[in-house]
Amino acid sequence: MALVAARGTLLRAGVRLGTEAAACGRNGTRRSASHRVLVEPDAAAGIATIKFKNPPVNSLTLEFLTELIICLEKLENDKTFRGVILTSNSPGIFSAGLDLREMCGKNPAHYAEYWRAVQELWLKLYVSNMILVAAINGASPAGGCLMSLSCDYRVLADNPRYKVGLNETLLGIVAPFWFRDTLVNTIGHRASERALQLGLLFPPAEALQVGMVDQVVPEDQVHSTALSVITQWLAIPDHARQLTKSMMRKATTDNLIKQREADIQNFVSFISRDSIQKSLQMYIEKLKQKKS
Ligand SMILES: CCCCCCCCC/C=C/C(=O)SCCNC(=O)CCNC(=O)[C@H](O)C(C)(C)COP(=O)(O)OP(=O)(O)OC[C@H]1O[C@@H](n2cnc3c(N)ncnc32)[C@H](O)[C@@H]1OP(=O)(O)O
Repeated sequence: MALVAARGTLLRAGVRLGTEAAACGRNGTRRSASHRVLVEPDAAAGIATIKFKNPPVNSLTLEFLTELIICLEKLENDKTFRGVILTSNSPGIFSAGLDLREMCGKNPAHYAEYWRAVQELWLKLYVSNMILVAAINGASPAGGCLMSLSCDYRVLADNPRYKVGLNETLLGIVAPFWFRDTLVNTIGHRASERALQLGLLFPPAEALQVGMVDQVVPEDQVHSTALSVITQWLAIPDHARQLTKSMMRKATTDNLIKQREADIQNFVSFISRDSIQKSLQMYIEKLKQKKS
């Protein structure tokens, strides 16, 4: 059902599914996905690397989200691949999170479609049967951080500019309960409470200390470290690891699944408020001014 909706979005966006499908093939060569998702499959190792390619900042536009969802679903259904590395094709920025323009000046139907896609990506990532490792090679605020928190392991490049965290309050918005739960499951309640209220963005050493990431390594070793982590995890029998992952995470996803429509309605009414629209516009303006 969700995949059908996602395909609908892609087709409306004029994306050719044939090209995208080829991108997720098991051929060992590098293929370019339809536009925004590059997949480098290593069928012999059973590992695929997904590279975000949605310039300038890999923000999660509806089209990018949709391509990611379809790509993950294809990999999930292709038993060749047991592990996936998520990384950015543009070192310096892993992902700027949700695309602010998708949440500004649009109509309720658009907000609802957008939020359903955000939910879908999280659900696909959080309870994936595959081993997911985030190779965080750039800044990763808010939704970008959520993607990495939804993986099984996080490796962050040691660069003080590469901050990670759920900074929603700094934008005058609120991280939804399932963002919160994902963070709590990773770093615990007290650290999450502080991080969420203050909208903290952690530089590498602090991110490691608080448990937002599992390892900090020199920038040129992020991918190789992610690969060696996946290789260790691949040594565990899949069925046992998958059932354990599901046991740890299912209650969290069930919580969203059972109130998915209400969560969409909450998002639409929250984001449509004049005060929230103003806050977001001011934030976008601030990003622009930073440049000049
Ligand atoms: C009850 C239920 C309640 C539900 C309540 C609702 C819950 C919503 C949850 C929200 C989750 C989110 O992810 S909200 C998104 C939070 N994201 C952020 O705060 C990141 C903001 N961005 C940054 O900090 C920086 O851009 C950063 C990523 C570090 C890169 O810095 P750089 O200096 O390299 O680049 P910049 O010059 O800043 O940016 C380049 C261009 O990209 C644009 N840009 C940057 N981030 C962007 C973004 N997220 N979306 C769109 N566009 C973005 C800039 O405006 C520039 O546009 P031009 O000037 O046109 O070139």
